[in-house]
Amino acid sequence: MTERYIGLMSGTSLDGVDAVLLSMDEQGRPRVEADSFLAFPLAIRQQVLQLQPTGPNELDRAARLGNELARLYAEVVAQLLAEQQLPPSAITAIGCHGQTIRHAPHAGYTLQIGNHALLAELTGIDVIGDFRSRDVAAGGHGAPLVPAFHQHVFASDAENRVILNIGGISNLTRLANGAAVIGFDCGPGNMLLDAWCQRHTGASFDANGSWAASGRLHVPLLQQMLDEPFFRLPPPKSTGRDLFDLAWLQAQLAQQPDIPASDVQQTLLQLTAHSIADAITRHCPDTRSVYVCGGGALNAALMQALQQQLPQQVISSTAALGLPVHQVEAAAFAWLAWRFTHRLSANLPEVTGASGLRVLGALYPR
Ligand SMILES: Nc1ncnc2c1ncn2[C@@H]1O[C@H](COP(=O)(O)OP(=O)(O)OP(=O)(O)O)[C@@H](O)[C@H]1O
Ligand SMILES: CC(=O)N[C@H]1[C@@H]2OC[C@@H](O2)[C@@H](O)[C@@H]1O[C@H](C)C(=O)O
Repeated sequence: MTERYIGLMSGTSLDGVDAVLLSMDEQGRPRVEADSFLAFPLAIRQQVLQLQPTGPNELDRAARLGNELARLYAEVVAQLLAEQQLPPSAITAIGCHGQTIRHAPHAGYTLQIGNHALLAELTGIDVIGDFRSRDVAAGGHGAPLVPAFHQHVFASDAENRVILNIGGISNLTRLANGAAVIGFDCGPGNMLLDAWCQRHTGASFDANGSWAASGRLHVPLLQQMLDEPFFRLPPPKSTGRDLFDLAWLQAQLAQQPDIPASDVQQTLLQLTAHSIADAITRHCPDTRSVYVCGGGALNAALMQALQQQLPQQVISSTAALGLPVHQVEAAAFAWLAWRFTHRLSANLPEVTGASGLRVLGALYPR
């Protein structure tokens, strides 16, 4: 019997929550039926950012914010169901990523907040969340998790592929015939670009990279930023706001003379492009086809910079493979919910570094 799942992804960009309605047939073939999006109110974005560093009363703030997030998640689910004229009973389960506020696999934890019990209460649908903790408990990074989904939907006998997600953080998956999947976080995607743009223009992101395009590359700053040790670490590796935040950028800028704000933006754009290109050149040198997803795929200047750094590669988007760029991660969490429901493992130990295959997630029954 075909089952329907809803995937909810609110990622490191803090732009909002993406939702996808995914059907899974008996052969385990996924099909996206619809998607929806709800932007985060500014207050929510600020509260998430304020929880990133340790601070007073953080347990209370995190719990209250978890409730607010659950209400937003319930709203986008209601929106999606109304658009599709489906009752909650048509959905087997929601796969909810939650909002990452800490990612510390080396300390043995990663924390995604969002009150799943409240989400089950508000929607009347089974909720599966906390997908990362079990992989971390098994010695893995708990991230990235989407490479397993990428393998399921994008692997091809005809060509080797890199699937590149450019969200707040960028991460890649290499799918090659007869070889183990490679997957890891490359570094900052849109995160620093968004933060700098917000600070200097008030806009939450630099549409099409046009502000960056008005600036000039500052080579010493770029070289200094590329010296960040994370870029040289071998996989498995993952990162987040815990490392690449505004404080990191300010520490970098403090070592340079005053640089015009638009030049910094251009240099940050080049940092994203160079760090991704380095990762592909180093770890996937023979893979020519690169398919991009995530919001960064919509940044024309960034895509141009990436192509310049990767002249041998053919860069297109996952839309060419049937999944529009904004659907991929939310679809992955719907798929993860399907894996959990059927008690199928969902991590790739070769990617996360876990000691073995694990069923990922925790269930909050409706
Ligand atoms: N037209 C555009 N021009 C430039 N950037 C864009 C455009 N549209 C979206 N973006 C960027 O994409 C971001 C959202 O991307 P996405 O939804 O993939 O992030 P996410 O899901 O939060 O990330 P992650 O993969 O880290 O979990 C925005 O914050 C913005 O930086
Ligand atoms: C800890 C965490 O939330 N990591 C996210 C983040 O956003 C992109 C990148 O960093 C990736 O590692 C991961 O998300 C995707 C969905 C993943 O697990 O594959």
